[in-house]
Order: sequence, then structure tokens, then C-alpha cells
Amino acid sequence: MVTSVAPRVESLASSGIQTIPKEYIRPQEELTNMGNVFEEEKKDEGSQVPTIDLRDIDSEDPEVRERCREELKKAAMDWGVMHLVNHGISDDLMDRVKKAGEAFFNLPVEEKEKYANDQKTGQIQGYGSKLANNTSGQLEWEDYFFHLVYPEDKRDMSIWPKTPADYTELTSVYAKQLRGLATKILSVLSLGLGLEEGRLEEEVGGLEELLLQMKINYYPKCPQPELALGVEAHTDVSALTFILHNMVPGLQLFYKGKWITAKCVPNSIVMHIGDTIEILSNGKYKSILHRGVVNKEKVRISWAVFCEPPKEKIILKPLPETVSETEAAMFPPRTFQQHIQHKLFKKTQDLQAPAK
Ligand SMILES: O=C(O)CCC(=O)C(=O)O
Ligand SMILES: [Fe+2]
Repeated sequence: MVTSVAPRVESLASSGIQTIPKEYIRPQEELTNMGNVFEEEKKDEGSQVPTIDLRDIDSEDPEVRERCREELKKAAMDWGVMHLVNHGISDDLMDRVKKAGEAFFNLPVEEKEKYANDQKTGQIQGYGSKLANNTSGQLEWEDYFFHLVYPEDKRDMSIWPKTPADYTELTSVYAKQLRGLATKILSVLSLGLGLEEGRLEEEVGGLEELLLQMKINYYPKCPQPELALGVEAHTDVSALTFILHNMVPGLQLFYKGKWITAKCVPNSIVMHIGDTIEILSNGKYKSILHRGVVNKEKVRISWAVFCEPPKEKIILKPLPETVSETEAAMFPPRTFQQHIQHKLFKKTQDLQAPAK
């Protein structure tokens, strides 16, 4: 028998409630610049988020190639997030990956429960919803499906959705293509720091050990979107994160002291620089604070793929080449676990003494 390990937001949303349970109501200080996300998306400021055209990333013309790479590097240094276009992954494949994920989420909740994860026993892969943690007791307005998608020999196929039938094949092909894109991006970021082309890739585990983990975020319609968050404000701990979405706005970025709603750019992949690259580059590349907001009218779905180094092996610290007499190390050496603890600690402190 399968028992639910957490309340499913989808079930809550479809029960017809007009007000959301208190666990989903975020503290006031988290609810700045919320507004209606469809109105927010129309604002001009969203167009400041860089769109990087990768068509010329390997151009034979050195000047054209350098221009393209320079733009990517600048966006990574200034924003740490961007819309990638002409990234080499076909529109058709992206559409089919999204259709397959949607088909899974369109299954009845009871069907999806067969894939439920069990956070208490450490089975983190599968269908899930956030469990309240002790510090805040806060919940997020989303359900998700989380699983390791690359390298292939590290996957646990027993947890992969069997419905729809093409889910496995499409998601595998997509993951493999993203892996190639990650190498390309990492090489440009390495060169941008004056390092050897393969250096960052090697630091984050190379072909054997860099893990690609997919999290499909499913944000049901919310009767009180101005009080809830789909995903609370955070930076990704990954090296890089690649995100697809169903063209419903909801991603907000904290840039220069203000929340900006990202526009939906057709056929693009949103890419975040994560904490890992921020730290290795001694803060030259940025890991931007972001969150997911929800709305009353449309279900939002996003497919985030986190490219992560093997957490138990890596010590996060700036590469020696990025530190000099004039540029001190901005981050002390930390294990991944210590880094996550430090983030939690900082967050608790910030909540106790909110920034003015
Ligand atoms: O839904 C989104 O666009 C962002 C999701 C996100 O930030 C995450 O899963 O880490
Ligand atoms: Fe994120």
C-alpha cells in the first residue's frame, strides 16, 4: 500500500479552497514586489535579463566567436542568469520533453503516489512536496518530481515515470544534450577567467562525476498567490542550472535590490550560474537570488536540471588563480554540507534581522 508522505499541493488546490492553509502563507518580509505575475511580466525591466545567442560560440571567425563568448561571460559576471537561444537543442526535443513531463503530472494523484519519495529515509528521488522544516514550518506551493538523469550508469530507472511511455527516452536524450552544452559553457567560463579551457569542468567532476539532477516543478493554481511562494528565495548550489518552462511567467530574480520578473522567451533555456561556480571563480561569476511565484489562472511547470559536482568529494573554495594580493578570497573553504549549513544559518539570521 502506498501512503502519502506529504500533503500534495495539487490536491489542496483542486479541493476548491478560497484561502490557503497558514503553512503556505509566507512572512511579510518575503512578500515584497509580489503583484500579479502576468502584469509584472509585461514590465520593461524583465527585458534587462540578458538573452545570449550561442549560434557563434564556435564560429571559425575568431572575432565573431570572441564576441559571442564575451557576451556570455559578461552576463555570467553581471546577472548570473540568462536566456540561452540557439543553444543547439532542438525545439522539437524540448517540446516533447515538456509534453512527457506534463503527461506524467496529468496522471491522477494516486498514480503519481506510486512514485512518492520518502524524505525521512533519504529516498529523495521521486514525486514529492516540501516537508516543513523545523526552523520555519513553511511550505511551498508546488509538487515536484526529482531524479538523477545523467550519467546514465548512476540512474535509478526503477523510479523513472513509466507513463507516458516515451518519458525515459526523451528525458535521456535531453539530459545527454544538456551535458554537452554544460561542457561548452564551462569551457567559455574557464577561458573567461584566464584558465585552461577544461579547468572548471574538471573541478566540478568531469564527465564521470558531474551529476545532472532534474526537478520538474509543478505549481498548481493558487487562490491567494500574493501570499504564497512556489519556490522560496534561494540561490542554486549547483555549478550550472538549465531550466525549461511551460511559458507561464513565475521566475523572479533579485537584481540590484529589486525583484524582476523574467519574461518567457520562446525556445530558450534559462541558465543560472550556481554557487559552485560563484565560489570557484571567487565571486567573479554570480549566483543570483531567485524565487518562483504562483498565480490564480494557470498551472506553471518548470524543468530545472542542476549540474552538480559530487557533493561528498568537493571542497568549495576559490581557485588559486582567481585570488591575488589585490583580490582576497571571498569564501573560506567549505565542504558542500558546510556550505549548505552556512546558507541556512545566514537565512535564519537575515529573518531575525531583516535588511532595512
Ligand atoms: O520554476 C522556476 O523557474 C525556478 C525553479 C527553481 O529555482 C529551482 O527549482 O531551483
Ligand atoms: Fe533555483
